[in-house]
Amino acid sequence: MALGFIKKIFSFGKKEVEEVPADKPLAELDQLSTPEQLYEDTTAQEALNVPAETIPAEAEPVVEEQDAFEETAVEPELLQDIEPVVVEQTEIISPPVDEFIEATDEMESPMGEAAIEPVAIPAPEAPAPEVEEAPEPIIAPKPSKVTVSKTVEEKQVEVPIVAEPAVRLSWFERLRKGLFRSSQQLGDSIGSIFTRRKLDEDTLQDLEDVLIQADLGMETAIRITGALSATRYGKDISTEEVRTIMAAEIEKVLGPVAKPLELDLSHKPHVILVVGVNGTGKTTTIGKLAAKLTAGGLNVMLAAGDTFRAAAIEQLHIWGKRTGAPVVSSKLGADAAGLAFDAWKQAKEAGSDVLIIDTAGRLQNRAELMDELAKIVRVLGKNDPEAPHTVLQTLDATTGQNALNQVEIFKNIAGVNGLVMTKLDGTARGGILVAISAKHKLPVYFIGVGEQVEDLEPFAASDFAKAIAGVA
Ligand SMILES: Nc1nc2c(ncn2[C@@H]2O[C@H](COP(=O)(O)OP(=O)(O)OP(=O)(O)O)[C@@H](O)[C@H]2O)c(=O)[nH]1
Repeated sequence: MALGFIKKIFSFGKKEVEEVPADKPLAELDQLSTPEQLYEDTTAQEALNVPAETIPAEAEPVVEEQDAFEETAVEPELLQDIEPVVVEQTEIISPPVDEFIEATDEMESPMGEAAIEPVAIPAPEAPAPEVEEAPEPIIAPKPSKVTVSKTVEEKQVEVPIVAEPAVRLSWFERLRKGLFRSSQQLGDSIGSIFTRRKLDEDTLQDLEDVLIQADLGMETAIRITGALSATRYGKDISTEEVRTIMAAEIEKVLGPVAKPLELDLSHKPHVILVVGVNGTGKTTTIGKLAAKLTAGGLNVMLAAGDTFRAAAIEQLHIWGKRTGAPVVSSKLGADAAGLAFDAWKQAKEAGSDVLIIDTAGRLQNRAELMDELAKIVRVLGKNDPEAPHTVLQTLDATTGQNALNQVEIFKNIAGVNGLVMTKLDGTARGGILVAISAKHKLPVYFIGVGEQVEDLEPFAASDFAKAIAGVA
């Protein structure tokens, strides 16, 4: 209902956007999205067990003026001093993407890879970040709150977003397809337990083990075996019956966290800070989300707060062009908190409804990087005491159990108040979302089941529970 509401309210508030040839940005994005190219520097993810001390301390990009953003020191005069130097859009985009990737690969990153000084892109002297395309302010009256749940394919989009596949699957079909490996593995294991066996202590114990191995978590495993035991103990039971009860119990766990993202537009801009470990899908999710919001008629501004990687800045610019959202960015290595502060001012001046801020990926066990994230949150609060209003954490479903710990730490440091689980397509570990929901009880706003713009959907507990349990 809220989707239609957005559509109605904002259908006449759309801004004109520069037409972007569909093939070029897509080709560029595809290049950027190739893991071997783009995420070489983020393979540090796999090094979750690598002690921080093995990573050279000098790998940190140094911004001399950083201290100006400490808790009590953010005064307007000081901020003038630390405003990040602008990199014009053309200077970021004009070199071929390959060069960016090369530069990024060679550049010393906060994760400790081999490094060069971040001088590949010259910094012009302009004093403040600039917005590529200032949006026309929306003149229509707006509600103070909107609920974001519109699917991209439901509305008219003026900017070509993706080439339409030959056959369009429904959302549920895509979800089922995405979770096929998770549900198949679970189904096979359940099938092997319940072939010609009554429900007894042994089968219950075997089932509990299978559910835990499927990353569903101890709490949910006990819940499912308890429900089965309560009604079917000592009786023959089919795999289908087990799956049905499992789906029902999983839905009970997921129901309370499956909430739509609500934007409080009495804050202008409503600030969404996107955080998470490297490569979990922050930038991609921002692009997908921006597409939904702009399609709903909201004025969205993006901020390239991942100031460590040229490719990340470039990737956000491409999403900005595809979605018609202006992008605020600065030079490589600039202070991310300063960039966030300036982006808020730009969004305020432009009358943006929503400001979505990208951040550099960081491992949750890198204390100094987590401190930097806390600083971004603090600095945003200088502009608007309630900002950031939404702190979204992206979680990579393929990570498995480590995601539980990631949420714990990001929640404590950055005040995460909503989750997006990405890469549920093709993983056998989709069950982790159930364990996270049971433990952290944070709203899960969206799930990602692919790299395309339409592959982000509001999280629906029933659909997810059925898909993972393999129930039709
Ligand atoms: N299969 C699949 N791939 C995804 C999904 N979401 C993101 N990706 C891919 O995951 C990779 C990393 O995505 P990014 O959005 O760049 O991740 P990030 O968190 O911004 O990365 P860093 O800036 O390095 O921290 C890209 O290749 C994306 O296309 C998803 O839901 N499914």
